[in-house]
Amino acid sequence: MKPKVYSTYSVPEHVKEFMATYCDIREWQGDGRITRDVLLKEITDVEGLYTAGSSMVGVIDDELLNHAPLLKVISNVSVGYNNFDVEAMNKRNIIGTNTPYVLDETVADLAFALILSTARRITELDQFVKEGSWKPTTNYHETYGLDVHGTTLGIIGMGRIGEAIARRAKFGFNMDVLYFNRNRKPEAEDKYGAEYCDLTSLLTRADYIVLMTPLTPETFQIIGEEEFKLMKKSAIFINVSRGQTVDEQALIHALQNGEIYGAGLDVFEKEPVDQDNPLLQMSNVVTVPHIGSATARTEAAMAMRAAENLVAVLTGKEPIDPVGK
Ligand SMILES: O=CC(=O)O
Repeated sequence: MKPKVYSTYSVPEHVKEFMATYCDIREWQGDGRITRDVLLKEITDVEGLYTAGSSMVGVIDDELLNHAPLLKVISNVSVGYNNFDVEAMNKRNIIGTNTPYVLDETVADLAFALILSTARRITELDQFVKEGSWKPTTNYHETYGLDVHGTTLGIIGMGRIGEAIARRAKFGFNMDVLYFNRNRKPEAEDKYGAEYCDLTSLLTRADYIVLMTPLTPETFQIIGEEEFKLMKKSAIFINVSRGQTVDEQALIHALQNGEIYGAGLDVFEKEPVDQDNPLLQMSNVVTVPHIGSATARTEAAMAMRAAENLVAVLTGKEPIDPVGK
């Protein structure tokens, strides 16, 4: 009998075909996202869980794992794995996996899309044109934005995605690159002329600040009131990591008080973001719905990589991307 696997979302056909050779897969097929209650019932007989960070399910913790006595592997279709309670998984010898590498360039593209659209006010001015506000009498000063080329970029979290952003900055936009990271990356310094500095120095010197660090207890709200105060009034803040790496109230306050110029946000404290969140009322804030890796090609590659990780464990092999041990 093949091992049973549950997927918290609908698996692309080509991936399902591959998985079906090795396991019996059931998928969440309801409307919207699966809830925790449903997942608690669905995982009682499975050896594999195929999932991605989901605010409706919350963290995969002791309570969930107590309902899944046969579970051997949890394969995340994402690079972030802050939805894993690693201790609870390790206690039970459950292997966790993620999908690094295949999404690096796509996420770096989005970081740059947010930099450019915030600096040049693309979404605001798109609206301006479409609503018919562009008139022969339009004063062009009203449409001015900020230059990106030749400025200074500060990257907080110089992992592979951080490096892909640095490459774009250095070679595409002739920017100076500063970075703050747990450890120094001499090869990034050589390749992109990136300068390692402490957080205070990065925040005071950078024109663009990109937060790209994974969410961990150490990076929870790494950017808050004090940090926004250190930034230039002309600084643009970009978050493509996780909403909880920023104190969102402090971000709102900084924007409302002109402490920074604007923000480009892929992630929020609560997702989907509440419609009455003040960030959604600000014309100098560009928002997208957590789409860092969301291109058809990259999502397909991530889905397959996650399936390979899952099947590896279920067939007694080492997964390509184990995390959290
Ligand atoms: O947010 C997306 C990911 O972690 O892959």
